[in-house]
Amino acid sequence: MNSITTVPDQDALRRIGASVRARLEGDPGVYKIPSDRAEIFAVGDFLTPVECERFVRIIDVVARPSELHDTSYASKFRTSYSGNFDPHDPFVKGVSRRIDDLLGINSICGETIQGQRYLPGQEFKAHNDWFYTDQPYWKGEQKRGGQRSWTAMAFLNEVEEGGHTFFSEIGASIEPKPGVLLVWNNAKPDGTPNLDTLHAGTPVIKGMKYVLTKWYRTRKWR
Ligand SMILES: O=C(O)CCC(=O)C(=O)O
Ligand SMILES: [Fe+2]
Repeated sequence: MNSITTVPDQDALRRIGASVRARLEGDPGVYKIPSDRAEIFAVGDFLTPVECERFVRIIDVVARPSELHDTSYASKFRTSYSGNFDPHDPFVKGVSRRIDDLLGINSICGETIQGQRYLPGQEFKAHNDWFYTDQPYWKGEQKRGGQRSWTAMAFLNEVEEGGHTFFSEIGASIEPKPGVLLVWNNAKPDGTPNLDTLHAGTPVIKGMKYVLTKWYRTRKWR
């Protein structure tokens, strides 16, 4: 007898992967990080210095100790402070739409943008952004838009030391540069989860680090 393994949302992930890839590869302002194991792209000056500063101020207002699905702040896995931006704020809305437009993903699939602040010693340990579909939380996430396809993350300030975004399987350690937007496909071209997108926010050694993150789902996020 054949055993059939099904990967949730695989067809949608394959389709979104292909359309976003084509769009980014055709955009002269987008740089592809050399790797044949993951699709990671960078855009310099995606945000202006004034926009970065404005987001930093918003983060200082909304940031609370970061929680993850199955791990509390006290577990020390994600020790940054984070918070959601107001999706109705015209400034937030404008930048959010620019990210949607860069990727060519329908804005209904985008989660609310989240801001994050790391103080010295704070970090986000190695993780993947997709949902583990064998975990109890998946049932809920499946109804809230399904699997995560692409991640967009912008650096908002200069960090004196540390605080890189480190893709350990690719061997890429990306130094925070204000205004730079990183985007990556959490799936492989065939729509299965890409384990090689494992990444960490390495501990900040000196200074502070501010970022914003927008995750996209395969369907309408709610
Ligand atoms: O802060 C970083 O460099 C990584 C953040 C991250 O991985 C995330 O927000 O999913
Ligand atoms: Fe992440």
